[in-house]
Amino acid sequence: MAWVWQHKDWANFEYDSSKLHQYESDFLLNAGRILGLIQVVEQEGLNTLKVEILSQEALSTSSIEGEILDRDSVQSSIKKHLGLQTDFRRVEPNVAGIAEMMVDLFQNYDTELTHEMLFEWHKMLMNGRRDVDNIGGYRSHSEPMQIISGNLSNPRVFYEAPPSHLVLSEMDKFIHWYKTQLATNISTLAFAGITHLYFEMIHPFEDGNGRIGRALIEKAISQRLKKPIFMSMAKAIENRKKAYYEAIQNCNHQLQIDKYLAYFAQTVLESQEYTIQLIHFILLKVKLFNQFQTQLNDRQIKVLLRVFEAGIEGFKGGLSAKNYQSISQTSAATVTRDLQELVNLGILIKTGELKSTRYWLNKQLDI
Ligand SMILES: Nc1ncnc2c1ncn2[C@@H]1O[C@H](COP(=O)(O)OP(=O)(O)OP(=O)(O)O)[C@@H](O)[C@H]1O
Repeated sequence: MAWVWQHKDWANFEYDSSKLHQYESDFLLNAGRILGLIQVVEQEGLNTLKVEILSQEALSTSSIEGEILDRDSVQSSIKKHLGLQTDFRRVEPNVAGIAEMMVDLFQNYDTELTHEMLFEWHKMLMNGRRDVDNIGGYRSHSEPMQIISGNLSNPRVFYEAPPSHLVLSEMDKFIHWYKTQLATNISTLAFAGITHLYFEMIHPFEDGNGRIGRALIEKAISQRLKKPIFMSMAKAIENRKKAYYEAIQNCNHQLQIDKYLAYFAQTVLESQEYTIQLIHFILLKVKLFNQFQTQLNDRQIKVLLRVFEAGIEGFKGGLSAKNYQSISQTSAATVTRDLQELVNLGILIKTGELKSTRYWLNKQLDI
């Protein structure tokens, strides 16, 4: 069966725009909610939000293909590129690269899409890589560019992208399509969704196509809304990875993409939900310290800051008395008293008993 790029109507993707109407209005509503929430976050909270979202995106977009990065190093590198105070730790080249790309995506979202811009991202992403021939350029190898299943004993070719000698002309057409569509009234979800799919179908680089293609989703949405968006698309994709691969795979041979766009729209909405939760989480931190600062001792403040640092999902398995003791370096009796006070104030919620007792941040705290 022919690949989609061999189709005579390539790359006129077909879809029923009426199926996107409801998604599009929910999307715009959420985008408005997010902007509204951001207005009430003070400068420090806004910096925290940027660091959180961009770090999470760097971690998730890398982990989608199994590259697990160290969260603290990613955060430190993101802070450095945002010009914020850092702990000056040394970070691995791949971490520095993805952090630089995420910050560039966010800060320079409105830069025109060009080959050179994509090459710059590729250079950032491939920072320190010795196994890639063409860094900062499209692939030129003569072997076919294939997406193969991870099963080494029984490999299966899911997709074969256009041969390398066609990549430049395909990318010319892709960039032209992007610029033309940006100026039309195509729905934002269709525009961003097709941008990602179209790019993945060309697969122009030797490596990094997934990560650059996901960054393009956020660029497309930001350019369309004329604002850098706070969203966690890679995080949402990572949560349902199988659905992501299936949705793309469904388009390997055909130009009809209704199914893919429905998947894409749902995932954008999920990513917005996550962003809204994250903003509430950051607002909770600011309000909690404003309200309780004078009632908390230094140990409690230290532990709570550590809990907030662990992010919205918190400590894996909840905070234990042992965690509290190792962070605050105090006696067991003091730990018990401190924790009980935090529960009494409504800041922490206690679950379990004896050795399985755990403490969780009360996200519903009414302040
Ligand atoms: N069947 C498919 N056809 C076309 N593209 C696909 C298909 N399945 C997955 N993809 C895309 O290809 C990406 C992998 O390509 P590549 O390995 O070049 O990118 P990467 O950025 O190095 O990987 P990554 O997502 O591997 O970190 C996936 O993340 C996904 O976006």
